[in-house]
Amino acid sequence: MTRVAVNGVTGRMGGAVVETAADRDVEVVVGFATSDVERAHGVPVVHPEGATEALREYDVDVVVDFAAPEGALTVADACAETGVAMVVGTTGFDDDGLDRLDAVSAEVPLLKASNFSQGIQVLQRLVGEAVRALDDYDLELLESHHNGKVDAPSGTANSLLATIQEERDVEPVYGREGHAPRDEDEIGVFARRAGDIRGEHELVLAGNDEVVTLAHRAEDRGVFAAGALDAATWLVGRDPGRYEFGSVVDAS
Ligand SMILES: NC(=O)C1=CN([C@@H]2O[C@H](COP(=O)(O)OP(=O)(O)OC[C@H]3O[C@@H](n4cnc5c(N)ncnc54)[C@H](OP(=O)(O)O)[C@@H]3O)[C@@H](O)[C@H]2O)C=CC1
Ligand SMILES: O=C(O)C1=N[C@H](C(=O)O)C[C@H](O)C1
Repeated sequence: MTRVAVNGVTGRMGGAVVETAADRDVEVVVGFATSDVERAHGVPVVHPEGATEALREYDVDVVVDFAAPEGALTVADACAETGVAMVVGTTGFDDDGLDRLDAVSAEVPLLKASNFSQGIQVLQRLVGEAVRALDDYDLELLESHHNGKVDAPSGTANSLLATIQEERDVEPVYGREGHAPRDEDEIGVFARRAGDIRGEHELVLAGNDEVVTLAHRAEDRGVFAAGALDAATWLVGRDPGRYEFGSVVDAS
């Protein structure tokens, strides 16, 4: 049975991972969070500063991380020190943070994805294809999330934007305002935050008197938790390096 530690165990996704793990051949043996609580969802909670000792003490195979960038990096360093694999779901890293994750992946297997749903993997491919085929259509990217989300645009929107920019040289305009027509080489990027929306992403392609929309809506956090746990069991035992969630989906 794969022994998992959950970083961010007291959070929305932490709870979803523990719940989803209960139906699988994995055991969540410890969790990390900065809150001063002994247990969350029945799992013992350790402060991230104590992660190195805890990974050894609980004989952890893999960390599943849905926390905040600073906490993810602290635990990533602990993984590098102890040789434990890491699945990173946290979004909102700056360039320094991404470099630090790269350094960790020289020591242990590390798989980072901004979205662990299978549908988003397909959407990424469809977006690339549509932007390639409709190469002069206006592009607008929209995402909606719950009111507790702290990073904007979402990690997924940034990944979709990167896919689009591989096909076309578009300049993002975030939350457009003012008095000027759009430029043909810009892409509007919009983030909405309301209620408990689990995660919605949409690309609009408009031109030639027609509109194409490519959209995905997550309906339950269990979708992300399941994908991350799939990634975790897939990752254990692999060589150090960076891995992609697409490989996990392709293998299933
Ligand atoms: N890749 C994907 O598929 C998905 C990614 N996400 C991402 O996962 C992350 C978490 O989302 P969500 O669960 O909604 O957020 P929450 O705010 O609900 O939870 C965040 C968790 O991280 C903990 N945390 C905060 N700071 C630290 C720290 N320094 N060290 C360790 N833990 C810390 C918090 O606990 P405490 O305050 O007690 O420390 C809490 O348990 C976000 O970056 C989000 O974008 C979300 C869904 C899917
Ligand atoms: O914070 C969330 O909830 C989500 N975050 C991820 C992101 O930033 O893309 C993935 C998903 O959309 C939910």
